[in-house]
Amino acid sequence: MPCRAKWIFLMKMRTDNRQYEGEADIFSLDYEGRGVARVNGKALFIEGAMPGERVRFEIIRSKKQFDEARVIDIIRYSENRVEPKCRYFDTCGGCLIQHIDSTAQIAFKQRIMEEQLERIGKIRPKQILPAIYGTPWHYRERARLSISKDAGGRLKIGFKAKKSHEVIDVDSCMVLPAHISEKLPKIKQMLQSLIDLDLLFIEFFNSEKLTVLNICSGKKPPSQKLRQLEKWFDTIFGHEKKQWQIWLQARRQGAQPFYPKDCQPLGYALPEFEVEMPYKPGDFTQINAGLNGVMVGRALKLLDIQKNERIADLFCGLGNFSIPMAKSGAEVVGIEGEGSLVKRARNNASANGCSDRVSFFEADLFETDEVVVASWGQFDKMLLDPPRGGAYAVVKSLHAPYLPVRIVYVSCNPATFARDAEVLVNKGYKLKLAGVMNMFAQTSHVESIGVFDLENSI
Ligand SMILES: C[S@@+](CC[C@H](N)C(=O)[O-])C[C@H]1O[C@@H](n2cnc3c(N)ncnc32)[C@H](O)[C@@H]1O
Ligand code: SF4
Repeated sequence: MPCRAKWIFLMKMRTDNRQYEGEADIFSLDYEGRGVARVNGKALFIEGAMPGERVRFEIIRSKKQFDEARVIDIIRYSENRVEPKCRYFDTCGGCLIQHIDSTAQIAFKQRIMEEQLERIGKIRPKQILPAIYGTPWHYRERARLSISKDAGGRLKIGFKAKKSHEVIDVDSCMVLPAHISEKLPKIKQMLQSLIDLDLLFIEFFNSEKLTVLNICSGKKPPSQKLRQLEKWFDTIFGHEKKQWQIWLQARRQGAQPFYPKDCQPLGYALPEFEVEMPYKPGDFTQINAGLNGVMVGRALKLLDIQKNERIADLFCGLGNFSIPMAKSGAEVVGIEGEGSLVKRARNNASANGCSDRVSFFEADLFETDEVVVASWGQFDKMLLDPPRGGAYAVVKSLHAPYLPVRIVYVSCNPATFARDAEVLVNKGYKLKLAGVMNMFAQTSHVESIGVFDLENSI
């Protein structure tokens, strides 16, 4: 069905119980991938609408500051609207913006970053960096798929529905690597025989030489089920079986390798720095391995590392940035809240022959204060790569004489990035460069990078 006809058909199906209808011009996209409009002075977030379009909408929720709505008809189409490629897009919450052309997605994400910086941080970067992006499909090297049962006891495996906990049962997924997507129906058949083990979720971890399927269940599989699972494995993976491995995980416990035992370890490479990073299922790794290499390269270039500079890598995980920094001649201190990642980072530094230049410590960086900052000593430069909550405690506690001359901030949430940027600017930093990295194509996630230079410390 052509794009326009399909929209009208879908919208007609959704028009029961309308509360209020109107028309609006969409001027922007919000962080949930909804079109943003203003009607009678009030902000309106419209599901399914995109910038440049005029749509007829119906209100689904009305709040004091804003209304939420969905499209019931598109009056003027954007030239950036495309037919969603995945047949589950209308219901699956894994992707929110497949209806927007991949190149336009990047431009919209850049606009979101700039808007948040301006609105929350009251800052404009001096210069916008060209966006980093990779292949828009089959890029997800790590994914967790939920499991539930339908009324007839048949397994459902997939991501959660949009704005709901319902599991959308899928037989393919266009953001997973193709060899994983095509095995989903057979994996589902195999798991159907384990249904009485109270299956919770499955995960995939993909690397160049190995793909791990981790199965998490509420009950421990009895030995007869384990034997059955081994047989299934040989049937499903056939001649590819050297590339696959099953891990098993009990509720609230770590995953353990199950079958076959003798496999290459999971790992990713950063060829520009001659670095190999082994990891295990459950470790934090960047989801888009291809773009990760480009991001690390860009971050290090922006840090402009000079030999023997002392550099902090905060929220360092398994050393994704710290180890390339050490290999580039810096003296690096990596700090991370997850003890298992700190251990992995130390092992990875030894494996890459740079443990004399990098040390790793475990600490809760959300508890950073001025005393903690002083205990770290002076750093020439700093890399921040926090989770969605940002690095507020760290930036708030930085003070002279412990202010690095340059901070490179990698962010997965433009709102906390903007909030923290304002704190840094108030401490005498200038946001010299900022740009987006489309790590999560088809989703509304905005990953950004910013360079802050100390101009006048106060
Ligand atoms: C976006 S990841 C970045 C990891 C690493 N830089 C990388 O590129 O793989 C954020 C990291 O922050 C860590 N983290 C989360 N909360 C933390 C906290 N309160 N204190 C320290 N580290 C924390 C997570 O364990 C995770 O490794
Ligand atoms: S996450 Fe996968 S199944 Fe869901 S909409 Fe995206 S491509 Fe389709």
